[in-house]
This record gives sequence, structure tokens and C-alpha cells, in this order.
Amino acid sequence: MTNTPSVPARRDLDETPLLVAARGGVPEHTPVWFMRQAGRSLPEYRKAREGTSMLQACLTPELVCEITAQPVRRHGVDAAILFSDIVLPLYAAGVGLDIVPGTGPVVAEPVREPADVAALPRLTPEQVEPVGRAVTMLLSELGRTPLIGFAGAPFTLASYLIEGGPSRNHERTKALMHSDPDTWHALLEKLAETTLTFLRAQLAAGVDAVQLFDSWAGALSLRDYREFVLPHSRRIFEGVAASAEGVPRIHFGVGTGELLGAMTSAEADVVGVDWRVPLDAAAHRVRGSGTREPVLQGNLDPAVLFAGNDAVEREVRRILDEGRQTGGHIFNLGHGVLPETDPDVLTRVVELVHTASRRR
Ligand SMILES: Cc1c2[nH]c(c1CCC(=O)O)Cc1[nH]c(c(CCC(=O)O)c1C)Cc1[nH]c(c(CCC(=O)O)c1C)Cc1[nH]c(c(C)c1CCC(=O)O)C2
Repeated sequence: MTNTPSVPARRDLDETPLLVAARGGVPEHTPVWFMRQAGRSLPEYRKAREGTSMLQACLTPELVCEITAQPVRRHGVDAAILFSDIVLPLYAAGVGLDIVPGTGPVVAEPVREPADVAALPRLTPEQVEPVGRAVTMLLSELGRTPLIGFAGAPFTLASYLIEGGPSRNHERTKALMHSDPDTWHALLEKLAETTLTFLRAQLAAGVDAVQLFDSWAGALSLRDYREFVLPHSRRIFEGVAASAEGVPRIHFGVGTGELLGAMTSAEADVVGVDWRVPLDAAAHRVRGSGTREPVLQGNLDPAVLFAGNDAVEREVRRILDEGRQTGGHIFNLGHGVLPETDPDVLTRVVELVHTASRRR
């Protein structure tokens, strides 16, 4: 990457545990970060967010910078994850939606007909310019802690758009997929383009890795995933590699035990695993699906953080042991931090992962 004013020189963080592990190397200790580490489990987050709506906060660079840095300062995690939301690019592109506390994203006019798909706006880079500014600020704020950028995958975004909000069964989404495949693929193509525009804005500003959240992909059969979703997610990973060679790409979903091989074949370097599949078993499932042995990320059950020190320590050690039997391990939860989690428990998990895995 050239060193022009609009494109900052990428900090040389190649030796940091997160980037070493993500590239399949042997880090000085197993890196650890937590999905949803920036958020409601932290009192300093609740204070910073007072009086600002979630989506407005995501477009306020100073606030994004502060909230992203909070868990790094408090827990000493090995990576920051950009404070944003998977629906932000849709909102920035002009889709009528809000994030309702306690519910999640709610869409004013769900997308259900071919005409709705045709009318769906595409994101332009200018519309997420505040996110790029936040990333630029973060690079100096974070020093030698890598910054993970992210976006929602087309299937999970499509589910919110079609259902109009969070859904247990994704029935309207699956109905469109099976009854009108042309409209389905047109929608996913458009969403893939928006996702790629959002990720490219973060990459151009200097994020060190990216994670694609296909949180609800586990609702699909392997057959449907391969036919209706995988080509679109693969296009995103290919697009990321073309824009930012060597930037590690992480692919994550919940309940994806049956899909791990397919999700690896989307050209992910790292695959997130939830708590349902032990990491050593997951390693067997992904073997041979990628160009090299995939690195796994996970997979402490976020509910175990409520079970007391002894149980937490036992589970962390078990996961580190299972992680040694994989192509590489980045410690994380199996899904996001729950809002009621005691932040001190998270800090202890970071300390334990570091001391129990230190190699030099
Ligand atoms: C499905 C999904 C969403 N958003 C996201 C996903 C994928 C991850 C996952 O599977 O959980 C991704 C996300 N959302 C948020 C982050 C920030 C970075 C981090 O991980 O710390 C990330 C990575 C902040 C947020 N995103 C949201 C909050 C809470 C809003 C608030 O604090 O007012 C935060 C901190 C809101 C949100 N946004 C979404 C939901 C379901 C909710 C929760 C709604 C609620 O229960 O109030 C959609």
C-alpha cells in the first residue's frame, strides 16, 4: 500500500499474536478477544453511549474510537473490534431501519418482492466516510493492538431485511430463497456489493483483519447454504483479498457445525466455531476445505462466564487443549458477550489464556 495522505501506512503488526496466529504461525501466546467486547457489559460503554442512539453512535468517529478502545484498555485483549453494527451500511445507504434496544434491528419496509430488491439502494463509499475516519483515529489510539474490521454477510443481512427484524425460523427468508431463486440471488448480489464497499472503506483506512458475521447461517442445511449463500460470501472474501492482500479474513456463524467446511471454502483464513463443536472435532471438519489448514477461532460458551471461577478456568483450559490440536487457535467466545456478563470475569479469562498458553 502506498503512503498517501488518504491511505495511511499499515502499521507493522505482523509479529503480534493475533496476526501471527491468523496466518497459521506460532504466536508467543494464544491471542484472545471477544465478540461484542465493546458494549453493554461495560459501565464505561453505557456512560459513553448516554443520549446517543446506536446507529448515530456508529457514525460519530470520536465515539467509535472511544468505545472500540475501552475493552482493550480494560481487559488487555489481543485485538480491538471496530464498534459498529452489521446493519450500519444498510442504514447509511438509506434503508429505513433502527436498532431497538432489547430487540435488535427493525426494518420499516421489509424486502419481499422483486420490486423491493430493485429499489434497494447500494452503499457508496462516501456514505460510510465517518467509519473510515474512526479507523484512522483508532490506528494511533490502539498502538500495537490490531484492529479487526467487520461486516454482516449477505444471508444474515437478507434475513433482517426480509423478516423485518430478528427471526427464530427465518421462514419468509427461506420461502423467498426456494420460491424465487432469481430474486433471491439478485438480493444477495446487491448485499454482497454493499458489504464489500463497507469492508473496503475499513481496509483503505487501515484495519488489520476483517471478520464476516454470518450469524444466522446455521439455520440452513448444507445443501441450501452451498447453493444460495456460499457463492455470495465467497465473492466478498475474494474481493477483500484483491483489495488488501495478506489481511486475514475470519468467517463466523452460530450453529454452523454442519457448515464449517463450506464456510472455510469461501476462502476464509480463520473460521469461527461456536461452543457446540469442540475445536479438535471442528479441525477435522474443516481439513482439506481451504488452501491451507484453517485456523479456528472460539469457542467458550458465553453462558459459562456466569458459572464461577472454577468452571470458567476448567473450560478455558479445556478449550486451549483442544485448540492445540488444530491448524492454529484464536481464543474467543462461541458467540457475543452477553450484556449481564461481569467484566472482571472477562479480564480474568484474558489473563488465564495468556499465562496458560505462553510459549516464550
Ligand atoms: C446479528 C448482529 C447484529 N450486530 C452484530 C451482529 C453479528 C454478531 C452476532 O452474531 O451477535 C455485530 C456487532 N454489533 C456490535 C458489534 C461491535 C463490536 C463488538 O463486537 O464489540 C458487532 C461486531 C455492537 C452492538 N450492536 C448492538 C448493540 C447494543 C445496542 C446498545 O448498546 O444500545 C451493540 C453494542 C445492537 C444489536 N445489533 C444486532 C443485534 C442482534 C443487536 C442487539 C439488540 C439488543 O438486544 O439490544 C445485529
